This record gives sequence, structure tokens and C-alpha cells, in this order.
Amino acid sequence: MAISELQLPASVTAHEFADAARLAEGLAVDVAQRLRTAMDENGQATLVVSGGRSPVAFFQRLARQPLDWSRVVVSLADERWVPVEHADSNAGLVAQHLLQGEAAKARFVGLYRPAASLEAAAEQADQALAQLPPIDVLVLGMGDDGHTASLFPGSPNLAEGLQAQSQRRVLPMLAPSVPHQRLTLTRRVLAGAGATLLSVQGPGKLATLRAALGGDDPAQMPIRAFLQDPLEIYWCP
Ligand SMILES: O=C1O[C@H](COP(=O)(O)O)[C@@H](O)[C@H](O)[C@H]1O
Repeated sequence: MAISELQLPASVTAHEFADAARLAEGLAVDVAQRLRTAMDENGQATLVVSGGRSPVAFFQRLARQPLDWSRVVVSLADERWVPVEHADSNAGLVAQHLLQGEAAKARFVGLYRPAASLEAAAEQADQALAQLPPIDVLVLGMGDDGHTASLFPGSPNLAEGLQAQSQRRVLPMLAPSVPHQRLTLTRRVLAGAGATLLSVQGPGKLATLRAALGGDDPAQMPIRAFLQDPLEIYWCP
């Protein structure tokens, strides 16, 4: 099955690539162009990326795009509550694969805070994110359970995280697998992005996307909250 066979809402556009390398390159070129446009309009650009296993090739290609990185702010859609040195840190992933070469000139705003509790860390990150300029480009991923960012089905704070008008920018969340403790930007903040791109690979993620399109309750599959608004999906088999 291919993404062209899905019944997508009119606001959702699909870009299909032959393989993961072409997807990473195509996504990097498109994101860089969107950042350049934002810089032309506002003098600066803000990029929010996701973590997990799949974005490494995209990060490496994006780092090599010709851009005035000194005018780019980079932040995260979500984070595992671990220090940057930890193997599961999304900030560590970004530092290792994106903020390299010229891209090291970008300003990074991370979510991790070494607080006494996950809740306190989320409150501190929430305050820090008040300084984040409006998001120009958001790159989301999606888990096999339909989570995006760290908006996980079944997590205690999910209802608040999905509220379109939540007062919070960052919430503590619990993932069903290790590491359990997460920090996530809320739907309200994520939905404010100028452009939202969803990067997914493989038949498993396509099946998840099809299941998400077949229902309308974001509490069961949080990615649904982002399928109702303008969205560009980047997919390869
Ligand atoms: O845990 C996470 O998973 C999703 C999906 O990751 P992937 O490696 O399967 O693409 C990711 O979007 C999220 O940021 C991450 O924390």
C-alpha cells in the first residue's frame, strides 16, 4: 500500500519518496527553504523538531543546507526527562546530528530541566518556552500507537495536552515504555506553527495513519489532532 491510496482530508498533502535517504533529503531541502522564507519575512526563523529513532538522516542533511544558521532558533516538540548526555536524550540527538558545522550557529532551546520532579521540570520548561519566537516550521514524527510529540494515549495529562486553548506550553507526560517520563509541547503551541510537516516511514506507520484517519478521537490517537489542520506528510515505504 502507498500513501496515495489513503483518503486524506483536503488540508493534508502527501509527499512520497522512494526510500529513506530520498525522504531525508527532500524533507531537509523543503524545511531549509521554509526557514529561508521565514528569515526573509522576519529576520529570523524558528524550527521545532521531533526526536525518536527516525530523524537522524534528516538532521544530518538539514545541517548541510545553505542557511544563515545564526538566525535560526531550534527547539524540540518533546523530550525524554534525561540529561543531554543520556542516550535517550532528544537534545543530545539534535546536538550530535543537527547542530554541527554551520548549523552549530543556531540557538537551541531545550526542554530538559534537572528539577526535583517531572512536574517541576515541566513548569520550568514551560516558563523557558515563553521566550520561544513563533514556530515557523514544525517537524512531527508519529509512533506506532498514534502518539506524536509526547502526547501519548493513556497518559494522565493527555486531555490537557490536547486542549486547543491550554494555558500550558509544556506538560509532563508518561510514555507506556521506557523511558516513561517525558516533557511535551502542548497541542496549542504545536498547532501555532506556520507549517507542520509529518515525517513517517514504512508500512507500519502507514497502517497507523490509516487507522488514525478512520476515527476522530484524538485521545485514542493523538496524531488525529493534527490531521484536521494544514499538514504536509512526508512518507517512504
Ligand atoms: O518517542 C518518540 O517517538 C516519536 C516517533 O519516533 P520514531 O523514531 O518512531 O519516528 C517521535 O516523533 C517523538 O518525538 C519521540 O519522542
